Amino acid sequence: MSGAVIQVRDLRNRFGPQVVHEHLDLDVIEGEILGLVGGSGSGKSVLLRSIIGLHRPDAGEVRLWQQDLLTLPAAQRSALERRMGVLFQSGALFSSLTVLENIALPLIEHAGLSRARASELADIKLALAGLPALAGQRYPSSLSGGMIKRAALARALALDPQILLLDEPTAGLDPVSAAAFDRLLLTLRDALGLTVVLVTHDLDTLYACCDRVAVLGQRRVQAAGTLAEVVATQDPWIRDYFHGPRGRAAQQAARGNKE
Ligand SMILES: Nc1ncnc2c1ncn2[C@@H]1O[C@H](COP(=O)(O)OP(=O)(O)OP(=O)(O)O)[C@@H](O)[C@H]1O
Repeated sequence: MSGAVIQVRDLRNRFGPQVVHEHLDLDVIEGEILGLVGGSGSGKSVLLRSIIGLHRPDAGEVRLWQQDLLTLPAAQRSALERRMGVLFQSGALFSSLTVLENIALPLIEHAGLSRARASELADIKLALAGLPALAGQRYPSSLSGGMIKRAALARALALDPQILLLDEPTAGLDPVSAAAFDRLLLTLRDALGLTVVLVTHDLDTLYACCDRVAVLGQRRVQAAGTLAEVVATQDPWIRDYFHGPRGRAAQQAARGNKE
């Protein structure tokens, strides 16, 4: 697919006897927000980990900007990996560091900045993620769920990534905070020209944010395309997912927002 910044080809992942992915292909196009959906255990997180190089697949290719991540020498590989920012499911902030220190850490460790310069930049990332400056002085345990997600987003943006990978960013948020996070993501994508891969179970997020959707099932990507294309698929799981009561409600809410 032209304009693809991530190309996954013939991916195979297994844990012991359990085959999670087989012959899985996926393209992510520059500048898009791609929603990755699928039942629990269908392998969405393992796919994200394979893309960012945290999990070595058993077979297949992961190409980032046309380069095969798995065959690159270590230095080039880590340079590529640094062009991706990741927000893990749990937020994964260090509890013994303040929010600002959490954001500054990759700038000190990977970009070699001084502590003072890293703190200045971390302040900017904090603001980008929609957090007040005072939140930077707090420890993660004292933040609300929505603030933790934003702090983790600020850290994911620390090294100015071109690709952002988010694992269930709105899980556990109340609907108002989740909708605000969706809007923030759209704003950031437009302002920073990001490409975003978003694992989600949140149908509202899919309708609000995603340009395209890829559905994982039976070890591969079963359907990928615009929401309209995927929703029209005849596959029984996809039909149940998008045409069930929650799917219909999200569709109606999205229509209401656009009117
Ligand atoms: N490190 C691991 N060791 C063994 N099995 C694993 C490991 N990581 C993932 N799995 C298994 O791989 C399968 C896919 O897991 P994954 O977390 O990718 O699913 P998921 O689609 O993200 O699920 P959910 O929507 O519930 O988060 C699961 O059956 C899981 O138990």
